[in-house]
Amino acid sequence: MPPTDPAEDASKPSADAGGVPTEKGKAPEAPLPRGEAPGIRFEKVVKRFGHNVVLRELDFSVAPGERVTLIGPSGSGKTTILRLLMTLEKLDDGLIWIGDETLWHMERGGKRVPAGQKHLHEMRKQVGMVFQQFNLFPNMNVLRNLTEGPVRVLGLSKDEAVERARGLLDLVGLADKENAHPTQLSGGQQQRVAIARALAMQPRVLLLDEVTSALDPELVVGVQDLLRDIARQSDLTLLCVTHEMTFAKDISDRVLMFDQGQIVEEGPPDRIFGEPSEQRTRDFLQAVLAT
Ligand SMILES: Nc1ncnc2c1ncn2[C@@H]1O[C@H](COP(=O)(O)OP(=O)(O)OP(=O)(O)O)[C@@H](O)[C@H]1O
Repeated sequence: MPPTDPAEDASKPSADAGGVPTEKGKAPEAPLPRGEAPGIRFEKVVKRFGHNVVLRELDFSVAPGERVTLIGPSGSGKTTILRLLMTLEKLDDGLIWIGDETLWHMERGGKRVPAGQKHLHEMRKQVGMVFQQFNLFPNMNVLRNLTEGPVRVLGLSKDEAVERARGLLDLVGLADKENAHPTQLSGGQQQRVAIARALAMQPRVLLLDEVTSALDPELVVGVQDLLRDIARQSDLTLLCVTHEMTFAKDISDRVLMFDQGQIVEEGPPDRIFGEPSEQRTRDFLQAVLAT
């Protein structure tokens, strides 16, 4: 049985999330990533797995700093959208824009050609993702889980990475767990570490893939509250996939109802959940509420 911790209920980021004064009087780097966030645009994106066409010339966009949630039936391709943005899957056709650059393609001699590793790497640095199954490095302690990426990928010094990691562990209510290994933590604590790890890379786009689906019910609200507060306090562009409609309502500026590879309808959460105009949305919401 994983240990329980008061931090499970301490869902709010600490009051000094914006920066605690150091001994030298210098405010450390604010834990939440700051700076201009790019928008996202899918332009006629096609993704197939064999004969299974998962995305069919999909068009949609997320404005800079906007918080958008994708809802829709299981197997409709929501996770695939996030995985394409994370470069974990390759697209078959179309373009994916992050800001004013295409993710999977680059300009060469006035032509658009498939992206090389360097371009993918640079684009990928802007995007962070929190997964359903946490995906922490099991053989590293919590602090190292947070410092590994910033040191290896971003080139931070160890001291800088540790300072950033500690600020983020404080933010997610796990300041006292930096030496613990993931297996010594509850699911809720592991997901908090995963959130902090994603933020440690200072992404400008944050992807959330059913982040509370693997948690025991009593841990869900704490993690959702934490994410809602992070979303409100940061200026990240957020794309979230969830089956939790209350969370979707809470965290989003806009909700996209997605089915069979296409957007069925979209709008502010109050309208999509209160007065959906499409029958497929009504059926989906009814089915979700019945479970
Ligand atoms: N690596 C893969 N190889 C083959 N098929 C895949 C792969 N990944 C996803 N698929 C298929 O693509 C479709 C879309 O899957 P995806 O996980 O994106 O759906 P989803 O809407 O996120 O579903 P859920 O809500 O259940 O997570 C499904 O039919 C799935 O079986």
